[in-house]
Amino acid sequence: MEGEHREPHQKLVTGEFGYVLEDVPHLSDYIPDLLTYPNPLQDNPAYSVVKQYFVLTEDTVPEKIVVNKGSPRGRHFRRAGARQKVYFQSDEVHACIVTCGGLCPGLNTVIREIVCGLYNMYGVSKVLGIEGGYKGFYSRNTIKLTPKLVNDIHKRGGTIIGTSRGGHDTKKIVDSIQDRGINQVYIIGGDGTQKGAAAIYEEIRHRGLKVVVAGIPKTIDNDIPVIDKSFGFDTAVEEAQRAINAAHVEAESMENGIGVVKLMGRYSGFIAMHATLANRDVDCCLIPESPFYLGGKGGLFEFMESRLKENGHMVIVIAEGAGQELLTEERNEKDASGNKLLKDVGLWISQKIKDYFVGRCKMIINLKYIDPTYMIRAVPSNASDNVYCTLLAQSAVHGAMAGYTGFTSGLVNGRHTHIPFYRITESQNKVIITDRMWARLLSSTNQPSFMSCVDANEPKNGEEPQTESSEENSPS
Ligand SMILES: Nc1ncnc2c1ncn2[C@@H]1O[C@H](COP(=O)(O)OP(=O)(O)OP(=O)(O)O)[C@@H](O)[C@H]1O
Ligand SMILES: O=P(O)(O)OC[C@H]1O[C@](O)(CO)[C@@H](O)[C@@H]1O
Ligand SMILES: [Mg+2]
Repeated sequence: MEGEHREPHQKLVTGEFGYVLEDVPHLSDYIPDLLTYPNPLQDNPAYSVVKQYFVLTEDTVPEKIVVNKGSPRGRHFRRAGARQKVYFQSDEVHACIVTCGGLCPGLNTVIREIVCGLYNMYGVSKVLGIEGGYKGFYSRNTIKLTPKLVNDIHKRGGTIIGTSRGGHDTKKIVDSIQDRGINQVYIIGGDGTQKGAAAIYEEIRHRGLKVVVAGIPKTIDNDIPVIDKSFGFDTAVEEAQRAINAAHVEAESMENGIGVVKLMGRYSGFIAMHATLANRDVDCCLIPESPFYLGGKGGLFEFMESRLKENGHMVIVIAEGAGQELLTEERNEKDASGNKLLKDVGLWISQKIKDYFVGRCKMIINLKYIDPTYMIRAVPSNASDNVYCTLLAQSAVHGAMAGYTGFTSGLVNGRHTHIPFYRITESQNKVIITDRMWARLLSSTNQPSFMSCVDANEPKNGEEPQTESSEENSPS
């Protein structure tokens, strides 16, 4: 990742009773005397009949909606939506779209709806697809995107313009944007991508260019903070049901059948948690946020023994990032973006279960391990994700046409908003294991919470816990 580091430009507006607006930048913040134009939507027969179609400039959305009598009004984000005035004429716009990071259901829908939104709502006819992620700006071709070309792409998984990890070079990317005469950049991707988008925005601002940078958050892991949930997440949870159901069918058909399903979730176990809660055939769900141990009192094996005795079969769902600290095998490799490559916890836990029950307890077990991770990621988005993607894309287009820049479009408390990049990139959304949702999961599976003090002394391979406790090392 090349390029000079720049501090983000923060725009905080305060009001009465503790009101704070975390505003997003606008082209007029650094380019004086920009011309404005009436929004072409006011003559669009579909929209002109809506009583109050345009969003008021003052409209904002609270970050927290559960308040009590004495609460201050708190943080707010700018409401997304079409504005009365726009900062681009239709024939002046030259937009581009890039997708970066891993795949996620709905990428094609977002691409489709940016293209169709620009063409059909704003009369724009120059939209380029940058091939193969960030590095495509300076090393690959572009594709001219038209409503005809993107017409049915939402029915397909993946991204028609390709994606990649690594290769972010801020200066080269902005040079390419400048050379091509691009003035609206739509960037779809996860936390890494949004950090890259923030760097591109800062460089564009530094050069004083009339170019907006709009992000659309993408993460199948649902690990982006602030927003209600990420697109594709519902689809992933739904698709995971097929794997869990298969694991359950296999498990209940055999003597001491055990189905193990690995789902995605590097640092956040949302897919595993929601897929488990939705399914109800899962006996144990293991996620990165909740450390677990195998042997000893309160451990996984003890629980498995009792479940097998009770039901004759069981299903375990494990998120890919769970229990990484227990695996002895060293893997210090990183992907092209610098993300740590994880060890295969699904294979590891399957082997440990076999070693314990067959090797040590001399029990007959029938374990089936299912790894549907990439199958879940590669499917097209479901109906509700398609609608969500459409609104996210349209919000980004309205924001860009209105001259806002350096923002990510996101759903906050059910309302579409523009969020400054730094809020999206400064932290990660994680399952809070002391929160109600995880409690609901624990009560639905009746699995151990693994909060006992024994786990504090768990040795690396997780099998032979010591008896004395040590609060200092407690993982909880
Ligand atoms: N700190 C950063 N600054 C600039 N660019 C970055 C930064 N981190 C990542 N990138 C770039 O963003 C792109 C995507 O990053 P990454 O592979 O981490 O995926 P992601 O957007 O986080 O999505 P996923 O949820 O799939 O991990 C890559 O091209 C990478 O080079
Ligand atoms: O193998 P890849 O494509 O690098 O992606 C794997 C990672 O991407 C994610 O799906 C996030 O996009 C993680 O859940 C997973 O660890
Ligand atoms: Mg990431």
